[in-house]
Amino acid sequence: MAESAEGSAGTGAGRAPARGARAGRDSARRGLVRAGLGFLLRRPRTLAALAGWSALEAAHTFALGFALARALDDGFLAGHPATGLAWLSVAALGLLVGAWGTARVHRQVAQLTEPLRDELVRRVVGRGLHEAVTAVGTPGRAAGEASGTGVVSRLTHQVEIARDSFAGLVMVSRSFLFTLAGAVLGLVALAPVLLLVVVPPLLAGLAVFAGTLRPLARRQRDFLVADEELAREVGTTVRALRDVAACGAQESVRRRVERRVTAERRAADALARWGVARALALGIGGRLPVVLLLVLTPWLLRQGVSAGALAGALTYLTQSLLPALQSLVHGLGGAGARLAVVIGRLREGAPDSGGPAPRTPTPGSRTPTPRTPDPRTPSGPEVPALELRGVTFAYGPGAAPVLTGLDLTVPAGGRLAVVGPSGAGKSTLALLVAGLLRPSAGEIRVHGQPAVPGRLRAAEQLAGQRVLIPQESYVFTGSLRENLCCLLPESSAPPPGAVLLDAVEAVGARALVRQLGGLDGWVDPVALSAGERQQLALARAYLSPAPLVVLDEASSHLDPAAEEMAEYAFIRRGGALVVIAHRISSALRAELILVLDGERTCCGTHAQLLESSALYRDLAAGWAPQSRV
Ligand SMILES: Nc1ncnc2c1ncn2[C@@H]1O[C@H](COP(=O)(O)OP(=O)(O)OP(=O)(O)O)[C@@H](O)[C@H]1O
Repeated sequence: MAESAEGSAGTGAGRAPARGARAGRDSARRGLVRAGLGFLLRRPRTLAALAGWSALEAAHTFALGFALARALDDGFLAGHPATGLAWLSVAALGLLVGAWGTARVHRQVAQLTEPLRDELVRRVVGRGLHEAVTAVGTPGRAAGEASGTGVVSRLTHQVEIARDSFAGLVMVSRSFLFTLAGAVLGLVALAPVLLLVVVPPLLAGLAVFAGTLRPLARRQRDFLVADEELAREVGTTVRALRDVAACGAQESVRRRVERRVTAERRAADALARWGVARALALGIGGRLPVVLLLVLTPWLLRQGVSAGALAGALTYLTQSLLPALQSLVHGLGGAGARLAVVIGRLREGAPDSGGPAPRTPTPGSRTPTPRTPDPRTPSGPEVPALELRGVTFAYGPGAAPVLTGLDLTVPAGGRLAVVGPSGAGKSTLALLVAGLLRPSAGEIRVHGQPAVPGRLRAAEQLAGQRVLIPQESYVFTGSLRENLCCLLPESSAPPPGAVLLDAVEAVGARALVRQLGGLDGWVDPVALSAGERQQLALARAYLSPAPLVVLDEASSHLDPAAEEMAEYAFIRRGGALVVIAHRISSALRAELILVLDGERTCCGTHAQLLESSALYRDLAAGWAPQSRV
C-alpha cells in the first residue's frame, strides 16, 4: 500500500523540478497511506472476519505439507499404506476447507472494496456535477454538451479500476501473509531445523523485493502514463485522420505520435530493466530455498529430519510459498502501481490526464494590437486564387458523378460562397479544392498550382497553398499554443504571443483562451464543445500563411453573431475565401455565390441568383427566418 501511495503521488509531477516533484510525491504518499489506513481501521469487524477466513485458508497450506509428511513417514515408508491413505485424505480435506475459506475471503474482500468504490464514486460524481454546473453558460459550448457527463463517466471508469486494483492488492498481500504463516508453522511442526534452510533466503528475497518496490512502482507509473498518453494520441488522431489531412497537418501529427511512441518505448524499457530485479527477488526468495533444501538433504537427514519431512518441506516451498511470492511480486508491482496512479488522479481531480494541466495567468484585459491584413496574393492579382476547368468527379467508376464539367474562377483575394441542398456535393467540392480528392476529369489550380493529393511532401506544399477547415474541427491534446501553431511552416520562427492572441481575438475565441488558462493552457479535445473546437481551428486557419481558406461549414456550431465575427476576420485577413454556407448571412457576405444543383449549377451574385435560380430563391426563402435568429 505504501508503495502504491508512492506511485500515485508523482502522477504528472515529472514536469516539475525534481526536488519539488519528489516532495509533492512524498507528501501525497503520506496522505494516501493515512487515508488507506483510516479506511481500513474504520472497518475492524470486516478485517477480523477477513483474518479469520484467511486463517482457515492457511490451514490448508499447513495441512498439505504436514499430511504429506505423515503419509510418508507413518504410512507408506512404515509399511502402513492405510495410514498413508488416511493422511492423504486429511490433505484432501484440507483442500476442501481451504477452498471454503477462500470463497468466504472473497466475500469479505468485497465488503472492503464496495464501500471504497461507493466513497470514491460519491466524491467524483459530486465533482463531475460541479464541473457540469460551472460549465453551463460557457461561451461557445453547444446545448447539451456540458462536459459533466463525460467527466463523470471517465472518473467512474477510473473508480472501477481503483476498486479492482485494491481488491487485487488485498488478495495478494493477505494470501502471502497467511500462506507464509501456514508454511512456517508446518515447517516448525515437521522439523524446526528446516527453517534454517528456508527462512534466510526467503527473507533475503523479500528484502530485495522491498528495495525494488519504489523504483519499480515509479517505472510502472511512468509506463502507464506513457501508454495512456499514446493511446489517447492515437485515438484522437485516428478519429481525425480526414481532418488532419484536410488541415495539411500530417507531418506535425506524425511527429506528435512519434514522440509518444518513443516515450512509451523508453518507459517500457526502463520497466523491463527493473523487472529483472523482480525476477532476482523471486529467484532468491522462492527458488533458492528449494535448491538449498536439495543440496543440504544429506546434512538434514543427519540432523534427524525424516524423508517425509523433506517431502513436506518441498511441498510447502513449491506448492505454497513460491506461488504466493509470485502473486505478491507481480500483484504489488502491477495492481499496486495502477491503483497508485488512479487514486492519485482521483485525488488530484484530473480525470483523464497523465499530468496536471499547466495553467498560466489569464491574458486579462489586454488591448488587441491592430492587425495589418496579410498580402496573401502569392502569384500576383492577375493569377486567380482558384480555377476549376471542366471538373467532373464521381466517388467510384460506376457511381453517378457528383460534379460534372464544373468551371469556376475565384479571383485573387475573392470571396466565394457555395450553397446547395444536402448531398449536392458542397463538401466534395471543398475536398477537391483542398487537393484531398483528385478530379475524375478536368483540372483544379490554386494560385496557378495544380491542387492534387499526393505524398507527404505534396501535403506540405498543399498546406502552404490552402487551409481547409472541415465541419468537425481537429484539435489535439497539447498546449493551446501548439494547437494554434500547427499549420505554420517548420522553418518559420514561432510567432510572438501577441500575434497568436490577435488571431484568437479576431475569430472571437478570447473567452475560450481565458478559460483554458492562456496560450500555455492545456487543450483536452474531449472536454471542448464542438463550437469551441471550431473556434480554435478558425484561429489556427487565420494564422496560417495559406493564401486560400476553405471553410466547410466550419462555423456551423457557432451562433450567427460569432459566425459573422469569424467570417469578417477572414475577410480582413486577406487572401481568398471559399465558404460552404449554411446560412443566408454567409452567402450575403460573399462576392460570388455558387449554387450546386446538378445540371442547373450556376454562379452569380445574390441579386443575379434571385433572378436566375429557382433553387437559390428557395434556399434563401428557407434560410431567412433562421438567419434572423
Ligand atoms: N466517401 C464517399 N463515398 C461515396 N459517396 C460519397 C462519399 N462522400 C459523399 N458521397 C456522396 O456524394 C454526394 C455529395 O456529398 P457531399 O457530402 O459532398 O454533399 P454536401 O452537399 O456537402 O451535403 P451536406 O450538405 O449534407 O454535407 C452525396 O450523394 C454523398 O452521398
